[in-house]
Amino acid sequence: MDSAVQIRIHPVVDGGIKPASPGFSGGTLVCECADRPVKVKIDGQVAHNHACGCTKCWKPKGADFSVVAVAPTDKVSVLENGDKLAVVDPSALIQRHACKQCGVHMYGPVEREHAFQGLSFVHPERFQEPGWAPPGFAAFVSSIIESGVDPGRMDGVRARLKEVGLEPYDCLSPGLMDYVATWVAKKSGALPA
Ligand SMILES: N[C@@H](CCC(=O)N[C@@H](CSCO)C(=O)NCC(=O)O)C(=O)O
Ligand SMILES: [Zn+2]
Ligand SMILES: [Zn+2]
Repeated sequence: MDSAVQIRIHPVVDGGIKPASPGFSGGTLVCECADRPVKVKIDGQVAHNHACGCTKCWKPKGADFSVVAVAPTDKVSVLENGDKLAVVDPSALIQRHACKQCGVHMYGPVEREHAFQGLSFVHPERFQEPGWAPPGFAAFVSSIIESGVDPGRMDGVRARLKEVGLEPYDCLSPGLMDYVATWVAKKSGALPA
């Protein structure tokens, strides 16, 4: 491969990761529709933003990864055209509400009992306002193969992720995986509540 041809991750990564603005206090997510776009308000900064290689998260055209973060569900409110939203997979942990017209996932609350209950997954690139927290790691990197990426490209993808400062994991980050495991252990009694 021509060394000048960069491996594409996601537009907000490939174009250079912009730092968060200290004063960012939230904003409005907008779908891709020109007519009656869905608008969702997020109060406050997003957390745990990451590139996700899983097959479930929404990716912009041509991207092998999504960029997805969380916000408390009580800080999420649908402002306009919520009638265009439908849950992609009602059986999934993340109840991804997507626009039926353009397909953009606007918010995905975790409602059932789980370490992430009360959080909603959102795609910050859809904010109309700059300043949201950039991705800090790459999750489910091996899962891009499930979407059809040639396994032979994986060394290059992981090298590119490290090059842009996104440590590649094949699940969530160690901190988040420990958080989930701690929640499970406390629920099972393996750890004191
Ligand atoms: N290999 C599978 C992995 C899917 C998966 O487990 N995705 C994670 C991360 S999504 C945001 O980081 C997850 O939490 N899934 C729960 C859900 O999607 O409801 C695949 O690629 O499909
Ligand atoms: Zn739309
Ligand atoms: Zn995902």
